[in-house]
Amino acid sequence: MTFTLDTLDAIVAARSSAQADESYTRSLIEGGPTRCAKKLGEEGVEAALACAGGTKVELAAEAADVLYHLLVALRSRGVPLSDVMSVLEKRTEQSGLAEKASRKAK
Ligand SMILES: N=c1c2ncn([C@@H]3O[C@H](COP(=O)(O)OP(=O)(O)OP(=O)(O)O)[C@@H](O)[C@H]3O)c2ncn1[C@@H]1O[C@H](COP(=O)(O)O)[C@@H](O)[C@H]1O
Repeated sequence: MTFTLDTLDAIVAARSSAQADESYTRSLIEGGPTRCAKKLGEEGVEAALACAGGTKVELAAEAADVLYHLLVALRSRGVPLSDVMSVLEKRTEQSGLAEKASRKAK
């Protein structure tokens, strides 16, 4: 079976209702959106540093941390992954450059 973001999101959903002392995911969710946001920010910075100067292996590992912590952060605020995918799908209707230009014109 292919491992996808949906697969990881299902794991995060299941672990969100585990015991906090048995699950890192649950301990983050119990800490609330602020705790989740702090971890997401830390991992984002670590991924950016790996992109700028780390090895490809380090970048892949840091990117994995970002995706996991992003899914936990979304869950902490009750935002489904499908909402994020809908936003991305809508954006395929035009190029990123065209979207940027339309905002500057406003
Ligand atoms: N994919 C992940 C995943 N990616 C990263 N991490 C954790 O995210 C943390 C980030 O790294 P840090 O160096 O910041 O860790 P840290 O300093 O120990 O973290 P803090 O004490 O600051 O929270 C590490 O503890 C990683 O283990 C993850 N933890 C869990 N998962 C998935 O979630 C599943 C359920 O995990 P539990 O909820 O723990 O059962 C696992 O089987 C995995 O599939």
